[in-house]
Amino acid sequence: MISSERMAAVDANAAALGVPSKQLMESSGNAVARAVRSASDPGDAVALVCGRGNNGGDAFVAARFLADRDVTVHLLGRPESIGTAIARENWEALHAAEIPSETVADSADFDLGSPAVVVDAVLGTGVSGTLREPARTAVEEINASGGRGGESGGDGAIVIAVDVPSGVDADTGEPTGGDGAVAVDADRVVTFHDAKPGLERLEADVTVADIGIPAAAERYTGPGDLLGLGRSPDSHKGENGEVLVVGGGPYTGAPSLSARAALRAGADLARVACPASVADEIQGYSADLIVRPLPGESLGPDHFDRVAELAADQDVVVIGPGMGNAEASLEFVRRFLADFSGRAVVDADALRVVPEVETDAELICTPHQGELRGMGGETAADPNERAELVRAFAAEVGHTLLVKGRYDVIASDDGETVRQNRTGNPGMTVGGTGDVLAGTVGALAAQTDPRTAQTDPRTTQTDRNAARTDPFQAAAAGAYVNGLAGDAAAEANGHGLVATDLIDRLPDALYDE
Ligand SMILES: NC(=O)C1=CN([C@@H]2O[C@H](COP(=O)(O)OP(=O)(O)OC[C@H]3O[C@@H](n4cnc5c(N)ncnc54)[C@H](O)[C@@H]3O)[C@@H](O)[C@H]2O)[C@@H](O)CC1
Ligand SMILES: [K+]
Repeated sequence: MISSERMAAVDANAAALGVPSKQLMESSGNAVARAVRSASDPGDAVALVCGRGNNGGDAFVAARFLADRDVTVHLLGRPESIGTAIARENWEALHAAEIPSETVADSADFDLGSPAVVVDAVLGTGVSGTLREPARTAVEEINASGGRGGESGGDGAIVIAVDVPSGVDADTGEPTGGDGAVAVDADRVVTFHDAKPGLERLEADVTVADIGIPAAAERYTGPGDLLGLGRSPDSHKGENGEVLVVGGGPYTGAPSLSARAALRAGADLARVACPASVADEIQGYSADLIVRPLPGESLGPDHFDRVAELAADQDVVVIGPGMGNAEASLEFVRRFLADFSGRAVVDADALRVVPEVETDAELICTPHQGELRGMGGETAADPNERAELVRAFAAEVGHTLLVKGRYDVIASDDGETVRQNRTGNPGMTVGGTGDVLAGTVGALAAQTDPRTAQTDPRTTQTDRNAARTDPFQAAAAGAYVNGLAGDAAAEANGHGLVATDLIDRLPDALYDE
């Protein structure tokens, strides 16, 4: 089962793996033609009703595979306004092949005739809102032509929908125009790659066609995992997230790297709460950070009130970098997490405390293999076996996990979703790259999800967490871009790369795909 959003991501990942959308469209069109053939006889009239997006494009391809049927392609709108290059190329190929086609400039002129099969390729997953003309009339004509919803009471044409009946939301099965709005009532649906939750709720007979998307496009992170992380062009300071790094004491580099990575990964503000003994040093590394000194030389339970107060207005807290493993510092982390209900990235020595603590917080834990074992998790040499162990352990602890390794493994807090990341290189075993990753994930998890940004004022912490990027997506995207930045750094510096090299390359990795 796959959502439309994930489908778009997998499509982009497939393209990055050398299987571009045009190739997938060829397979989709072929699958639609197979369904048409099984529903008709040679010589039968087949009407393909096509919109100007890729859903229509699938049907342009299908027409080429139906040489022994009496095919007519109806394009809704002008050919010049076909929206994508691959659909346009397939429209042109149709002409070159002399396949009969007509363009429907005015919906009033739309005449389907009385074909044996109608292919509904008006709209696929790209639909939003109430159907506009000429799509609306076309959908009504399709419904009137036959099928269960047809005026002829089922004796008319067989209606085969491409990917999803036009006007239906593939995620919910509801009309995109709202309750009772017009949408195609299909007899059959040929959907691609995987089942869609909304299609299960329809009466139509749904088949899933394998269109050759490699399994790796789902198993591994890719550029598709960055979709939906875009910053809104009209956002103002604070909207792209404020991150508080809590750490330092025995070490000064780690919290500084995390905080600077958070800024490069798009956070508007990065603060560091650290022992006063190292505050000047951490500030000295960078003018971009806001440093909040806490009395003493290492984190301890006395700092709880102050840190809880600082954390209250943050989008994400990154806790652990460079704090060391003194018992008092671990006790501080226990108290902090037990009380916290926001969102936190937990790294380094703070990780071992996680399995002991009952918390309402949403945690993203970023252990390496050794730290995972320290938390009570298991690991394995085989990447797929490791992925399975991490998935099960994430469900057990109830938090998102990002386990670092040659292949990173990311698992959702319910253990339902697991993904691997294979960007990165052996040069990244140098100290500090994990701190960069924690800061990067913190920044991505601090962003407001553009899809929920318009919701009502969010008053509770739970509402605020829900309005942000999904923690699993933030972790998967963070692992992917951290590895890309590391690969760019290795290109420049070979195995001599250092963690600060990654930080400067994060913006390119994130935004210049
Ligand atoms: N892996 C994939 O994602 C693949 C997708 N393919 C096909 O591509 C489809 C998605 O293509 P697109 O993203 O181009 O989108 P669609 O072809 O579904 O729709 C986009 C078009 O619909 C118009 N539109 C949107 N809402 C409308 C409304 N309410 N009334 C009237 N017009 C409206 C848009 O202006 C745009 O022209 C899938 O459903 C599938 O059929 C296949 O080609 C193969 C691979
Ligand atoms: K359709």
